[in-house]
Order: sequence, then structure tokens, then C-alpha cells
Amino acid sequence: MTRRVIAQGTFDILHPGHVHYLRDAAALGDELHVIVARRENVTHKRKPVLPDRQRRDMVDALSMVTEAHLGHREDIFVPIERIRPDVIVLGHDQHHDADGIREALAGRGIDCEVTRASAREPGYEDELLSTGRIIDRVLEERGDAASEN
Ligand SMILES: Cc1cc2nc3c(=O)[nH]c(=O)nc-3n(C[C@H](O)[C@H](O)[C@H](O)COP(=O)(O)O)c2cc1C
Ligand SMILES: Nc1ncnc2c1ncn2[C@@H]1O[C@H](COP(=O)(O)OP(=O)(O)OP(=O)(O)O)[C@@H](O)[C@H]1O
Repeated sequence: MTRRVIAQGTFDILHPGHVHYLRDAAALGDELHVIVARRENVTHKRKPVLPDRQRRDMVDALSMVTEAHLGHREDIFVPIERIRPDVIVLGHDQHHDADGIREALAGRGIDCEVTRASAREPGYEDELLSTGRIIDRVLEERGDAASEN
């Protein structure tokens, strides 16, 4: 039987932390399906810089990913009902409550484990493992580019 795994997130400007999370998730099964959050549903932090389809296409191009899907606009359980995963992997720092998700899955009759991935620590000095920190670095390094050129 094919064991299907779901990972999810915003994935705005890919970095090695994303690769670590998706490798961790892929190792738990045979197929890795990734749900990419819709811009309108990213409400807990700054909105992504890149368009929905571009974020989906970049994740889809990664070798450990079977398929990347744009998330549903209103109901996050719709893609899960379609993909029918055996396990959902939350990111190490995601605000979602694993028990709450387990209850919602049970309520919809979806039999699926919920687990959490490990964190990647920087592998060398200066490795940037956060989209927010990459954007801060761009602003520090290039924020005054218009006045220089
Ligand atoms: C199990 C699960 C399914 C999700 N499905 C969707 C979805 O269908 N559509 C969507 O816009 N966001 C969905 N999300 C929300 C985002 O993927 C994500 O939680 C959040 O917006 C961004 O997380 P990040 O801060 O780790 O990038 C889902 C989250 C979870 C935990
Ligand atoms: N350093 C890391 N180690 C392991 N997983 C990570 C790391 N950075 C991000 N992830 C995971 O990748 C997924 C998507 O993350 P997200 O798109 O929020 O990126 P981010 O870089 O953490 O964003 P931001 O810096 O804007 O908060 C989440 O599940 C998150 O836990």
C-alpha cells in the first residue's frame, strides 16, 4: 500500500529549512503531497511576497515532492479529503495544535496520524533559515539600491 504524507506551509522564498522539513516529511512515506497556503489565508504573519502559483511551482520542482497543491480558500480539510493521507506532518514551529487537527480529522472520518518535523539549525555561520530573515537581509543589503544606481 502506498503511504501518503502531507506537509504544508507558505514557502515564500525557499531556503534550507524548507528542504529539511520536506525531507523529514518525505521520509515518513512513499508519496509527499505539499499544500501551499493561499495568500489570503496567511494571517498570522506578513503576507508572502511571491504569488500563490509561483510558490506552488517551486515546491513542486523539488525532488522529494510528489505533488504540490494550492490550498483551499475556505476549508483546509478539503485537500486532505481528496489526497487521503496516512500522515500529516506539522512544521517544528507551526502554530497549529496537533490535538485540534486530530479531532477535526476524526470528526470528518479521516483516519490519519498527525506528527511534527524536527528543526534544522544553521549548518554554518550566516546560513539563513527563515524567509523573514532573508527579506530583512535583502532590505539591509539592497534597501538603498535605488539611491546608489
Ligand atoms: C493540515 C493543514 C492543512 C492546511 N490546508 C490549507 C489549505 O487548504 N489552504 C490554505 O490556504 N492553507 C492551508 N493550511 C494553512 C497553511 O498551510 C499554514 O498553516 C499557514 O498559513 C502558514 O504556515 P507557515 O507559517 O508555516 O508558513 C493548512 C494547514 C494545516 C496544518
Ligand atoms: N529552519 C527550519 N527547520 C525546519 N523546518 C523549517 C525551518 N524553517 C521553516 N521550516 C518549516 O517550513 C514550513 C514552511 O515554513 P514557512 O513558509 O513559514 O517559512 P519560514 O521561513 O519559517 O517563514 P517566516 O520566516 O516568514 O516565519 C513550516 O512547516 C516550517 O516549520
